[in-house]
Amino acid sequence: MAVLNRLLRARGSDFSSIINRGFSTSSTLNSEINLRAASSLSHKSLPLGRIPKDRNVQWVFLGCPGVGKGTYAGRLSRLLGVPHISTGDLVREELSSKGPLASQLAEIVNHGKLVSDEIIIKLLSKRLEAGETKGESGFILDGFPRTIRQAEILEGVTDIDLVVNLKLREEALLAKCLGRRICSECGGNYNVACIDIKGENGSPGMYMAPLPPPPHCESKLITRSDDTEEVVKERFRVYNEMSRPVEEFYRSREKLLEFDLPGGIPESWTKLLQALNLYDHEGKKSAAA
Ligand SMILES: Nc1ncnc2c1ncn2[C@@H]1O[C@H](COP(=O)(O)OP(=O)(O)O)[C@@H](O)[C@H]1O
Repeated sequence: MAVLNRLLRARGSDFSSIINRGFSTSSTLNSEINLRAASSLSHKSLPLGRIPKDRNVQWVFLGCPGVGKGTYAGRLSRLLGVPHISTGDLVREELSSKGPLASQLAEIVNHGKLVSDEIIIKLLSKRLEAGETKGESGFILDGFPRTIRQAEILEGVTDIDLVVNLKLREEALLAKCLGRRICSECGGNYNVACIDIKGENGSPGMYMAPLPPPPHCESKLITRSDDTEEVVKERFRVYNEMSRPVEEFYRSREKLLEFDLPGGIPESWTKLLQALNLYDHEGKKSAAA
């Protein structure tokens, strides 16, 4: 209770305004406490791309469906030793658990819509709390925040050092979503699409090789139920409407690193490490990828 009161005082009017916009008091408070517990308290933000010396990174990955947030956030989390927390994965875990939220979530996700801020924050808080008991610190968030309200809540409870905005041409995005395959046993992500866009009228071409599964996953591949053409197009529309403004939210706070993926994983990973000033870091920990 003492923590709760301190938090209320610290958050002042900003906190009240979130509640006034319709959040249930108790769930917002729980979320705030859990998010704050999972981060180091009141650190100053760092210049873009700088790794903090005294704590683990607190980064966010933004980008359209299929851009590769999970792939690159996952690689960076192994490299930097921080948890990769994907709200999409949390939603899918909840769906497969067949818990009380499952049928409500299936209806939303399979139509390409966003889950309510309140449910997402509840799932995220639960995940952060579990991580905290295991001694986790720092994070790379993937798929959160996806609305301005989520970004405001996150900003109210902790400092985000850096927001990486991954970008890829829409024709490649659609092909990547439709080609995505997941191993139903180990959860590994693969892609059967071979993207070969020819350069035209001065715009460069792009080649992305398929990412085949290892032989032991081949017979267990499944397709996400929301990776059909109709649903993917709806997810793009929802991204543009609800999540594009989150890019501006962080741009105006000078936290946004725009990153245009130049091609497939080998090329893009190297360039991303360079953009993040992590190229040398990876040399020392090449096992991470
Ligand atoms: N932060 C969030 N807010 C609301 N809904 C979310 C959020 N994160 C994930 N979801 C739900 O989970 C689905 C899958 O998310 P994700 O795996 O991140 O997919 P995508 O490939 O569209 O980026 C989304 O379409 C949405 O329904």
